[in-house]
Amino acid sequence: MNELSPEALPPGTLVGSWRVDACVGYGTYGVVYRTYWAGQTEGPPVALKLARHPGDPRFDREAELLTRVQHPSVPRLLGRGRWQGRRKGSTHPYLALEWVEGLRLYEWAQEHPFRPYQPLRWLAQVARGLEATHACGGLHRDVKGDNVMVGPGGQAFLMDFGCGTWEGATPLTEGPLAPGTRIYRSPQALRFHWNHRRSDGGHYEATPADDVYALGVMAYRLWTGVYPPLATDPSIMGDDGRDTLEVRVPPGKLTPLAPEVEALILRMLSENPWDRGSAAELAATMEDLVAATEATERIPMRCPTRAQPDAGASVAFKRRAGIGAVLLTAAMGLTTLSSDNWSVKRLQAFSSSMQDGGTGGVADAAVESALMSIKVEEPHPKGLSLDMPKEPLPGQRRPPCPRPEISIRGGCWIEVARTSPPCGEGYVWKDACYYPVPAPLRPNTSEKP
Ligand SMILES: Nc1ncnc2c1ncn2[C@@H]1O[C@H](COP(=O)(O)OP(=O)(O)OP(=O)(O)O)[C@@H](O)[C@H]1O
Repeated sequence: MNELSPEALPPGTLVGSWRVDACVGYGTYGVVYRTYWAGQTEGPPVALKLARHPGDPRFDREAELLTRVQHPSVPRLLGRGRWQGRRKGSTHPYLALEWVEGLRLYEWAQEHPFRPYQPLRWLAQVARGLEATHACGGLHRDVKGDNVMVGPGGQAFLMDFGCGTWEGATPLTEGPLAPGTRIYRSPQALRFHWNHRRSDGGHYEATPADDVYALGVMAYRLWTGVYPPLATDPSIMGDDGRDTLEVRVPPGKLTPLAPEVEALILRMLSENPWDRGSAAELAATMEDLVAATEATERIPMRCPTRAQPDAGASVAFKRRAGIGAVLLTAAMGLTTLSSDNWSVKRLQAFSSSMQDGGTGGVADAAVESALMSIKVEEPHPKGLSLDMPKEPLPGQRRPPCPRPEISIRGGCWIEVARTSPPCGEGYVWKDACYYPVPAPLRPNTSEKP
């Protein structure tokens, strides 16, 4: 019997035909090792993704999907099998995948100087990978910056089909939404979740338009440095009757952008799924823009004098002053920048909201945010509910409250999904339970040199 843990295989361990070299990353359900074909001293590495839990059906699902999707922007499935785990009879499925040397998308953009059209090229490559996925009836369902890797040659890969599915596949998870990452969820998915938050039935059927929406979130984040606000139903209101929907700022207001690029981002983020366009259409538009931009790049370039940001300019704006400016000028044929000198390394990550949230359901994320504690002064007997206070609690976030929070009596609250009174630690309002949302910490307003 094998006594090794799937999370800690030592170098030299043989898994099927692959010999472990090193662990390179952990996902929610799997551990990824760099491995080599056993018996070979040379040759490219292979990414071996081993399930943390015995018999995890997600791995079969991912393998099935990858055998259907064959595209240069999607790592190839080279093999699959089962590794004998610790307990007798328990086997852990694994996938052997084409090795992708590189960095995750946002990290790559921060670390490397790149040509002005490069982000469009990456997005086009990801869109082509999505096109191939959708063409075989598949869905990725977790398109996000953390699942795109960019190789040294500038080739982008759409990774991690672990949340994916295809037409007719049996759902593996219960609950209104399949696994995914909250900030990338489409308006229709979030609306479905909201409408089914109190019922146990109903499962949202994702479509290619959900993947396209997520691609739009990724594009918005890539150019502006921030995520667009969570897409949710504007009809959800607090007690003040105010629509607390955080308004999405057009990306061109956050960073200089060519009108064509801004239109493209907004198209992918359209409220109506039909207005977003297919992955194939979007890829074609992006490729056309790349071609046009490459043509303008042949104009001789020189370095600009970088203007100092206004003392009063917002931190967010300062942070964004790189990539978009480069792209705008290039795409509009006004380029005077030497893009070789540019790196968005200067654009420092400034809040946790800039990171991709972990893969999880909307409810998970909501509860997670609510669990950040606010000191509740009043004692409360177990099993009873607390009455909604007349005023916000000390340290509670004040409106406007980003969705899915709502404003009640001057504070921001988050509903505990599928719970009705008694609320225990929560507060009751209109026959539902709420947690107060803590005020965000003030961002550090000084930039690193
Ligand atoms: N084909 C690959 N080539 C090289 N490295 C890879 C490959 N696939 C995954 N990795 C590395 O392993 C890490 C974990 O990947 P994995 O797909 O299991 O999970 P994840 O995307 O981080 O998390 P989750 O599945 O929970 O969303 C990645 O972040 C990446 O660094």
